[in-house]
Amino acid sequence: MEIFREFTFEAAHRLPQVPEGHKCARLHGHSYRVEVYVSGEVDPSAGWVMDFAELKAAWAPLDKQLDHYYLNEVPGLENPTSENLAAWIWDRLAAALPLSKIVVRETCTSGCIYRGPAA
Ligand SMILES: Nc1nc2c(c(=O)[nH]1)N=C([C@H](O)[C@H](O)COP(=O)(O)OP(=O)(O)OP(=O)(O)O)CN2
Ligand SMILES: [Zn+2]
Repeated sequence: MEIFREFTFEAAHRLPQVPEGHKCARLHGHSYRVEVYVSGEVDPSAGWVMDFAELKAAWAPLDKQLDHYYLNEVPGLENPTSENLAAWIWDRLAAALPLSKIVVRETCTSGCIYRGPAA
């Protein structure tokens, strides 16, 4: 079974690799929404895959690095697209959680889904 928890943070960024004149080369910000999915068997005694609180605890150090920061200055996020941010999050949570999917939403209508590095 798969469970998830949603997190939000506010951050500024610009995209340094876009073509000249692209609006996203300019400094701007987003209210990012991130969904962290984990999968596993339901423990018959507890009745859950894992406590949602474990997802919250694993996310906390990342929030400290992302919330109200200029993402381009965060090590590893020099080109802070949704795709790169999703992979950055995966890389930092994978040791602590049995991840199955990371969803990053930059706006109400745009985002990306990352299911981890190809095997
Ligand atoms: N594949 C990607 N494309 C774009 C990304 C990205 O991370 N991955 N990022 C951006 C910008 O960050 C932009 O701020 C968000 O894009 P967009 O949805 O185009 O923004 P708007 O809400 O302004 O959309 P409009 O429909 O043009 O109003 C761009 N592309
Ligand atoms: Zn943007």
